[in-house]
Amino acid sequence: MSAVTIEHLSKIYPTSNSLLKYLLGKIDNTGFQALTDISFSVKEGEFFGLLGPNGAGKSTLISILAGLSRPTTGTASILGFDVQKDYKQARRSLGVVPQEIVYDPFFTVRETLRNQSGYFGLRHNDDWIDEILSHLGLTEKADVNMRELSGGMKRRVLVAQALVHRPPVIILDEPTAGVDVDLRRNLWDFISHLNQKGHTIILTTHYLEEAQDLCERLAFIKKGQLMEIDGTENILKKYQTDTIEDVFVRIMQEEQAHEYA
Ligand SMILES: Nc1ncnc2c1ncn2[C@@H]1O[C@H](COP(=O)(O)OP(=O)(O)OP(=O)(O)O)[C@@H](O)[C@H]1O
Repeated sequence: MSAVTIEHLSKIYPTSNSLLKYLLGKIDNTGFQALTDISFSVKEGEFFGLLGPNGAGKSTLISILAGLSRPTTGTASILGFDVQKDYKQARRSLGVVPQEIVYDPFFTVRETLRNQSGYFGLRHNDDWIDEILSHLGLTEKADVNMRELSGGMKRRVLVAQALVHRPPVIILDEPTAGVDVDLRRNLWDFISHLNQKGHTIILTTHYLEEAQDLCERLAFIKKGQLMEIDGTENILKKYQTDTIEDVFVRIMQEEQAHEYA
């Protein structure tokens, strides 16, 4: 079974019409097309990279997978669970590390992780919480209030939060943005360890070297369209280069999507 299946997914964000436009009868119904007919799947146990420039549609795709945004057309499923019809099972199968740092300033790190466990109906989860804290270098911060943490530390907590319910599929949306070298290493060691234990990892990052080193397969998205998808080694061969950065630059200059099917 595939870890993630995406079929003919499109997303059009409705244009926000001002009251003035409404009163003048000039309502814009066209909307903004953020994703266009995207189809691909990610195998169980894969380390998969989703690459694209700012505004390409990566976070939109992730928010659809997390059930936070509705696709305009098409379907998506996590381990066979439709992200809308089987929302609960799909969400339980998925851990998402969001790009934006959102947190509740009234809780400590441990309380934040306990709350997140409760959200999934898990109690007595402290052994696993301690293990995650240790892997992410957060043990000493366990009883510190969230608002007292640095930006990089808060990001570590976001990663921990995504893992509390031991999800088989983990999506990381730019987890290393603004994070020091130490944590980057820590984080990749931990994520690679989870991948070796069978977790499926989907990663978006603007650090293309990291994507090249870590991901077995890569998808490139540009302006909401899937431009290329293949094994990292195959892509390097196809483009006759040894860096994914080079491939990225060339794909982003292309007008048309490749025949990847
Ligand atoms: N809620 C929204 N309403 C309208 N347009 C949106 C909304 N969210 C995103 N967009 C637009 O959809 C497009 C895709 O955005 P998205 O955040 O998915 O890109 P991204 O690939 O994740 O970019 P980045 O690398 O900067 O995070 C952008 O043009 C963005 O402005």
